[in-house]
Amino acid sequence: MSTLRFHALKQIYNLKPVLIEEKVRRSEIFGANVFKESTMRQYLTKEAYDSVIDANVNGSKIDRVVADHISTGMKEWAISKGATHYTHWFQPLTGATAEKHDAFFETIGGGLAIEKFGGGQLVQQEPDASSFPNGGIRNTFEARGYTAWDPTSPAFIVGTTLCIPTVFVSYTGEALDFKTPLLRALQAVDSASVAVCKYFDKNVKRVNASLGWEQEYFLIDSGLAMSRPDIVLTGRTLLGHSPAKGQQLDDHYFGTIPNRALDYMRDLETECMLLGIPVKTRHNEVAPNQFELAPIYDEANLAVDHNSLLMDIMDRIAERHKLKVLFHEKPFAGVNGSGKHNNWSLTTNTGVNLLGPGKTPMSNLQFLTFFINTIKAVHDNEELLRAAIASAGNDHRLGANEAPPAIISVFIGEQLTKVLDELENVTDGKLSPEEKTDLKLNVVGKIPDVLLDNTDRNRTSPFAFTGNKFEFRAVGSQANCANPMTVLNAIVAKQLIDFKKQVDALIKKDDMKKDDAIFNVLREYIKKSRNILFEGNGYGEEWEKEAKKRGLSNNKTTPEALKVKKSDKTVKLYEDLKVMNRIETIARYEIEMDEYALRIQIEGRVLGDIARNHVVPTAVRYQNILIENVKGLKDIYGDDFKNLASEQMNLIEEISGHIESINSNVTKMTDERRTANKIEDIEEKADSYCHKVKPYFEKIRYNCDKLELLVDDELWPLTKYRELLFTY
Ligand SMILES: NC(=O)CC[C@H](N)C(=O)O
Repeated sequence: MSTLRFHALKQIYNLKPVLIEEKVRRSEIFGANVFKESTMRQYLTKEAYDSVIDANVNGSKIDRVVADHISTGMKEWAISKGATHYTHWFQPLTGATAEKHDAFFETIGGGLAIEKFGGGQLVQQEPDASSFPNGGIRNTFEARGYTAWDPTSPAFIVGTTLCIPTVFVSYTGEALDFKTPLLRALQAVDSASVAVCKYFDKNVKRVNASLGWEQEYFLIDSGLAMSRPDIVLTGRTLLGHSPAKGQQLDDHYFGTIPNRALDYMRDLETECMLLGIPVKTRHNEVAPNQFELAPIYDEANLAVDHNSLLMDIMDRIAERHKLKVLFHEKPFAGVNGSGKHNNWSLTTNTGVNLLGPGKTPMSNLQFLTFFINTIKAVHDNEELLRAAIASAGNDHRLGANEAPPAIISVFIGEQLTKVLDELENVTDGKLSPEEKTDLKLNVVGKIPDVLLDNTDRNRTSPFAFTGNKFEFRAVGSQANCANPMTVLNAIVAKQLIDFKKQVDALIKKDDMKKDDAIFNVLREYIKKSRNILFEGNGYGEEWEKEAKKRGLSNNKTTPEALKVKKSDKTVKLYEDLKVMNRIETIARYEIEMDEYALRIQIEGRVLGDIARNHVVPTAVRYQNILIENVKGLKDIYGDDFKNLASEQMNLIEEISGHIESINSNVTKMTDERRTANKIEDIEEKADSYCHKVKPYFEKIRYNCDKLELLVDDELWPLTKYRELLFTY
């Protein structure tokens, strides 16, 4: 009998639920472990407090002496909450968060010790973080990289460690993390948006990008997960026959949350509350054992930090419940994968959502300005946006099961399409007073009503307008949101800068009124961006053909999709906006290509191992049982055995056929892997892994899955889909 699988299954029956008691209201504990404004007031001098707030709001620098005061206050607060250590908390390009703890404890001679945390330690650190991906920016012999405090994201305590959100940069100043380019892109979209807002409201001083992510995930019993080497090492199942029942009945979606999952969620949400992550919704997703959680949206940098922190916390809390969280975009073939839809908008310091229609024609024109500029930005940069969501995992998800395809398009719904149709027909040049009145009353003025009725949804759309924000649905569940958010905010920033220039030129040169100029530029944008608008079924072959005609990219694999990241256009975009210099841009491209090759390499190795060392020996064992049976029948029945043993003999042959296919395909895959490993050029290597190695995965899987159906269940070593997906 296959011990690990059955042992794991048996353990589940003996599980005791983890008791979750929520004694106080969530609003009371919200942010209790965060060095938030009210806490700062308590622990900081007025000067120190003002300085953090000013850094937060206006991006001003914090004086070194003031930093000393801040660190002292922060330390006192942290120690009062039981903290013994502090760490700079950052997001290197591995995709995971990084931390290196230091004790507050310090000796001062004479056998004495104190707790110490100086301003220097708060502001900057030099961790020996030489092993993180850097795309050749740093050589290990001069491995110095440093972390620098990001005062726009508050410090927090996890367990007994004070965590200080930081950026991670090389000694020469190049970004080595996700946060640095994000902060720069947010800065770019802020100043570009403020400049455009001035057409409508002179009081706007700041525009924040906001982000509300929706985290999908699978929750699997940890014993069962551990019994599968593929889940342990790659985060997904590389083989496994589909169960008789999957998601056909749609009975999991929005169903009653299973008790064990609910206990986990409540435990997790409590921790989120303490950490100031404003989680709000939870539900069963479409696939069995698939769930989703989403917070109230927040300023984008903070929301990105919260998501990274959440993923870490989710893993930790899951251990307590003997569960394993699968963040992979497609952990199970044949059922829905997981996304992390990024809901994005822009909000002014005066409290106006720039992607929400307003109450007056003028505020609606402002809405349309940002709405159409965003569409134009996506149109001009669709390939880069596709690259922003590219990963080995997401390749499996895109194009099916309510995930968008690899072709980027924008969905705006029927009503707004009509509005754009009307705007496309405005007069070229100055508008007559009648036309303007008509536009204001009947087109721009009608928008709020239009949107109230706009309940359209399109689950196959990668980038959909949903009433007061855009939902970037293509983002994968494992992704760090900083990547797509950097791209989106950067391209919109660039677009708004161009828009401002064009409008100003019309006002100046053609002596147009401001709103005439805006209408004129928007009209041209609508004409130019038509190709990106798509309302239909994103899965159909027709759309692929149509998209090709429209000149839209359809980069189905990660290596194809990533190539645009090193194009001159991308390099220039980032350089112009000061989001990344050429070195940083190219380094990232190489890191992602390399990561892709490594992930496929690992999957290939694991699959080869499972197929040869788990599946084939089990099949042989079962075949031997059959052979014994046939021999026995022959002993008893003599020549008549053939009739009685015909099924067994067929099975024996069938098993041999599958074993033969598996062995020959594993051998071929291993040879291709060896060839790929010798390739120096990272682009060629990734291509080789994608087109030469990966195609064997399906072939090997096919025969293994067939064997799963033939071999005695008692012998099968790998926990089956029905057990992984339906056991709680
Ligand atoms: N109901 C949904 O929105 C499903 C989304 C889907 N799981 C995805 O991959 O994006």
